[in-house]
Amino acid sequence: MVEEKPNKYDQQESLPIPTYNEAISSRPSSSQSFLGPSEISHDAERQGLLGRRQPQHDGYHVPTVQSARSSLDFLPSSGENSPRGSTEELRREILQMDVVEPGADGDSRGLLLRGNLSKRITTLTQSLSSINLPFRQWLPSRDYILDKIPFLIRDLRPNWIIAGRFFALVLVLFLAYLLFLSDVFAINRRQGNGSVYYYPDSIRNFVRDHINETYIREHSQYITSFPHIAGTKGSFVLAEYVQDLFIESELEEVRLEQFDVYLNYPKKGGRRVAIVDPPELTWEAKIEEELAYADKREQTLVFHGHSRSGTVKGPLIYANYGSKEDFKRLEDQGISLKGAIAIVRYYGSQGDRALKIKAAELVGAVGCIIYSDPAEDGFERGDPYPQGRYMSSDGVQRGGVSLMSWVVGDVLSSGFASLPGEQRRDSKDNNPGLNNIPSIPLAWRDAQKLLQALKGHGKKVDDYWIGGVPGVNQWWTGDSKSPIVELANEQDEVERRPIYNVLGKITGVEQPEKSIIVANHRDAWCFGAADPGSGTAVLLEVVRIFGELQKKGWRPLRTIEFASWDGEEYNMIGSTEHVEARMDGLRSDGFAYLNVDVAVSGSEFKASGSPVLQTALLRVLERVTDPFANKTLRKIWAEKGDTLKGLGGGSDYVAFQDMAGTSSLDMSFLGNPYPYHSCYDNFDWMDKFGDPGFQYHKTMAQVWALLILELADRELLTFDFEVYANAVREYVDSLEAYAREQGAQKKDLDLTVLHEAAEVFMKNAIGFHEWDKAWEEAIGGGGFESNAMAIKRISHNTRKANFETHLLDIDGGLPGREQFKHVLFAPQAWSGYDEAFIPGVRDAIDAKNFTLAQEQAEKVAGILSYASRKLNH
Ligand SMILES: CC(=O)N[C@@H](CC(=O)O)C(=O)N[C@@H](CCC(=O)O)C(=O)O
Repeated sequence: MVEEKPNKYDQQESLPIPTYNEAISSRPSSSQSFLGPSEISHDAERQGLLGRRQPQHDGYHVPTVQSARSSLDFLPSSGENSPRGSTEELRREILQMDVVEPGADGDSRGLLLRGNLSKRITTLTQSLSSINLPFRQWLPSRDYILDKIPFLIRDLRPNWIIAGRFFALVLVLFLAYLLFLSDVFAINRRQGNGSVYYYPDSIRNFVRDHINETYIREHSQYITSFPHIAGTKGSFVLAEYVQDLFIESELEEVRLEQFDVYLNYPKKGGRRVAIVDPPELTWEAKIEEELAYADKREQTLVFHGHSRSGTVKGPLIYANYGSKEDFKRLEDQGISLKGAIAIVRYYGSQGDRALKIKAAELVGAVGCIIYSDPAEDGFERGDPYPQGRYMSSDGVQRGGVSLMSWVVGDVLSSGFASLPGEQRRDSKDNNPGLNNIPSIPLAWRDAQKLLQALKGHGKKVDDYWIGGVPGVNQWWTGDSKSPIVELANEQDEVERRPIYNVLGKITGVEQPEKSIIVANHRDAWCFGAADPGSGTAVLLEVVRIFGELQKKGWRPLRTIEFASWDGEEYNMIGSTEHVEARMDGLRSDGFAYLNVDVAVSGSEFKASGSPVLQTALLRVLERVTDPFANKTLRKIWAEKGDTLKGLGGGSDYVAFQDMAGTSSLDMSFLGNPYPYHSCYDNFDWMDKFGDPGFQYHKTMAQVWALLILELADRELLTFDFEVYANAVREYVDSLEAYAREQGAQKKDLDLTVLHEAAEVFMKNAIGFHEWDKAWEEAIGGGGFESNAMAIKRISHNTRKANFETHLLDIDGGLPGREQFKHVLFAPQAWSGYDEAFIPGVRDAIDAKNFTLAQEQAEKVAGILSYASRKLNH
């Protein structure tokens, strides 16, 4: 028997889900009351990374580059130069949409009017029924009054006039009560707050048909015209640009949200990779990329975000992809890494660059170089930029090297928000989120010399260790007698650097407190056309479309929040601090989180997310056509046998899904490798190779916008628990197989409790959706929804969204990485981009601690069973 564990968010849903019969008897239920430092070098300044002195916001200064405001002026916000014509034309088209108002003709007009009247009645009565007087407990109960009436009449006998008046009052109240029950005074919920009712389908068609790729392309052009690393002038200028566009679209409560966080920046003369011994081999790496643009515009220096500062020296040793297994292989060959500088290639069996460095550190290396091998992303795959889409010989992949699967967000404020003025701060020393040895990324042009210098040292490598760097005719591991390499990585480390998220919203009319959060990050390692500019440009177009709708009086049922995060490239800081700052609110009211990071780097639609959102996604993919294949995305998805993948790490959904329990989805059009995190990921690359014509940008905007409508504007929230329960069965099956592979026998680890909990979940999921089916049959096709039914539907929706909050182990978290609270999903501890299902058990299996694995299995089973039962009780 597993222990089921209530949590403090239970109070959100005191209303039991009624049977269908209960629901359609429009009697108000008694349970309706639920409604009721830091030194900054001149070098860094010269690069424009840190802003100027005479600071505003601790270093920020009104930007001197083209201001966001003037940049708006050149945007065709009037739409005049757009192929779709003017904004006026768009407005006319909106006006022509099917507004459900008196004015329709023939029979349908009568129907509409009747529908409107009854719907009007619904809202009023719903509002009435939701009124919960604060002093109610002090009023006499109905039974008490009825009991007292005979005595009151006797006591008041001498004054028949008073008694008559009292009787009349009771009669009037009774009549009013009858009218409430009859739904006569309802009004359409969508017409509350002055909103205008449009047929949801006409809204969907409008949104899909009016995304404008010309606008997206123009945003992309501006966004990529200067580098914009987190905490720098560039990212701030872009924050203003986004903010102005949010305001122009008349989003509500548009604002910048500041956090003061730990960031590092390279010093111009502070980095060095050189062979310093033997003298005949001395050589110095160029390190920097060539200039990406002929106009010699400023571009970001080469470095690793959150890398350790310092200068180290040691013999060079090649360790393939830098996985733990690769270092083990070296050890097995008698090659010690103690005091060595490891050189490893990107990608492969260890996809997470931070963990390559950690693995090197753990075997005693003093520094780590990570280079881009042409076999992975360069000329061996196809023409390099500027002839083709792949990484060039001088192209470098920058990137964060904080340990995102261990600590997320600002590594000096794990578990709390780095709000300005927050006094608490964790230490940089022995910080579980940081590596302790310096590292640097290199282009293969530089790595070539290092790899050549290893010839004759250590052992010839196994075939699968051979990379694609030309001119290295023999690949050797190196050993303690290898040439000595110096790695210098002196940087500016700023403990409280301001970063800015941009926020804005459209308030929903039915459940204004419940939010669908829609976001992308804005900071980039350099110009960032794909990562993340493609997502930012698409977000701005999505905001424009919703702005157009809202200017015409449309309002969603639930609130839509838009956000542009800063600091994603440094351990997803902006989004994580935002979540940490409003954790309770999100756990209660965050319905869904829709993330797009790289919107487009190719043409294959990919999505990962909570299985609860799969049905909503597939419905949308059914409505959107691939721009070139003349097939719906759904058809292509099915033909390729594609599936919704699990959420690991690597983008801004992590804090939402794994800490706040807000069901999340991440989407992208992906393709072959590209100059990821290089200054060659720029507008020219996107325009020529990534997405000529910006058609996939447009398609992503369509998918994103329709998904927002699916979740914010369907009366029944599109959450599918049967799909989820099926997925959980699979997670448990594969965990069982994994446990056995790792040597845990049934006597060591018995996962029966998890199998049982998965079945409890399935049973409850099926029961739960009976209500959706009944509602669809009775009302979904245009039937009349009574007040009581509407209230119960709303409660049903809230119940759906609360499910994942109930899957959080709020007071615990994963042993050893407690920021992660979700019992079903987390990034894999040793493969940060990949997902771990039931991570508490998996981590313990990996540590060969089967006692802990058993405890975790029982805990997860308890939490899952409780959450499943809460669906229906
Ligand atoms: C998986 C991946 O490559 N993620 C991208 C962006 C995306 O396509 O989703 C990414 O670059 N993420 C950053 C996150 C940095 C961090 O956590 O420190 C990365 O460098 O991997």
